[in-house]
Amino acid sequence: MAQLNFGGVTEEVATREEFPLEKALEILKDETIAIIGYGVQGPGQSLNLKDNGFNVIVGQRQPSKSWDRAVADGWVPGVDLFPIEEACEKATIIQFLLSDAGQISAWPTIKKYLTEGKALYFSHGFGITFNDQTGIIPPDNVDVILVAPKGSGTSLRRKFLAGQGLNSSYAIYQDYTGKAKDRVLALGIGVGSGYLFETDFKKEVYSDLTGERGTLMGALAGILEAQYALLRRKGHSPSEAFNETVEELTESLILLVGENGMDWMYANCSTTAQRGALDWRHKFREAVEPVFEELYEKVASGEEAKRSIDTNSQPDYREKLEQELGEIHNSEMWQAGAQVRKLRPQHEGQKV
Ligand SMILES: NC(=O)C1=CN([C@@H]2O[C@H](COP(=O)(O)OP(=O)(O)OC[C@H]3O[C@@H](n4cnc5c(N)ncnc54)[C@H](O)[C@@H]3O)[C@@H](O)[C@H]2O)C=CC1
Ligand SMILES: CC(=O)[C@](C)(O)C(=O)O
Ligand SMILES: [Mg+2]
Ligand SMILES: [Mg+2]
Repeated sequence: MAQLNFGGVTEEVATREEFPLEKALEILKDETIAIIGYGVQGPGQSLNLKDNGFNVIVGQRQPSKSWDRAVADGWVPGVDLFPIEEACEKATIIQFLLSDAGQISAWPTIKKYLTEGKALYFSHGFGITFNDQTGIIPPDNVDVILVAPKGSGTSLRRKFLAGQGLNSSYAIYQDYTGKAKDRVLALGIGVGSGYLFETDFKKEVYSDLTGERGTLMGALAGILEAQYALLRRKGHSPSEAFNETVEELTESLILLVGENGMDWMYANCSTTAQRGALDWRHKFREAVEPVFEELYEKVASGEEAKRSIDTNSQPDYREKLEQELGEIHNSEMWQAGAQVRKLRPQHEGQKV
């Protein structure tokens, strides 16, 4: 573990330098890792583990679209792709990567295969933290661990293929074997993490639900929609409203933030922009602070978990979500976006 300074606060983290892949492979050389669920994280984590040389199998419902996708990705039925129960039986480490709602109905099945010394791995603190709602209470004689990549499984895989990685948090809820820390860090490195920082199951789920409902997804969509609608109401064209709200952000400014921080992005904009943004950021922060407070409270009370479980446990949850995403997709703003994306200069070569 490395002691590193994060803005004046020292944290103990695992980096790829002092926890190299070879060490991870040695720790897990006698383990069979079963990835249960092949949705978004399942493909990313399982393919990265396989390419990194671990013993990994996939467990998935059959027949299903996800099963077909696993086959298309190179998993071979009867060799390294099995129905869920068979994969759980073969596994010494069960990576529970069904949707958080799906984990509830599959739990009685999974539980049967959690024999002494196995490890149960999550990528979210949801099931354990809200176990009054999920009923997920593991037996005492297994390790219960978590690696939560901070990004989509799609990006986890893409970054891996590009020789990069996403950072992940890790947590240990139960250390039965005395080897939980080695196991969790080795898995974290194996799935393609950048550096790994420690958390616990509750902190992971509170921060994760806040982040995705907040800045990363909910607030992001809301603030973009508000500015686009304002510009349209004031008579600006869709091109102008979309470029000034989204395209400039995703094609230019947010990339500069990612590269070298907020001040770097500001420094690469006009002094006119800097003056205005430095003033207005306070007003925006103050406006959203109460909303963030409300959000965190609803996460901590379990209300957000309840809403997610109630809706995502319905048989038609997928169709309903698709319908709501379709409304966004078909809105003027995002249709304008589709047109704008087609006109990006790098698309010119693809037209012929
Ligand atoms: N989507 C992402 O990139 C991230 C997800 N996570 C966490 O990783 C875990 C997996 O999430 P996703 O990959 O998004 O899951 P997902 O929503 O894509 O679902 C995974 C699989 O579960 C299957 N499934 C759903 N209900 C089922 C049931 N009752 N029985 C059997 N199979 C069922 C689905 O068909 C799908 O193949 C969750 O705990 C999630 O919070 C963490 C970080 C990012
Ligand atoms: C991608 C991720 O980490 C999220 C947004 O928290 C999620 O998909 O649940
Ligand atoms: Mg997350
Ligand atoms: Mg999440």
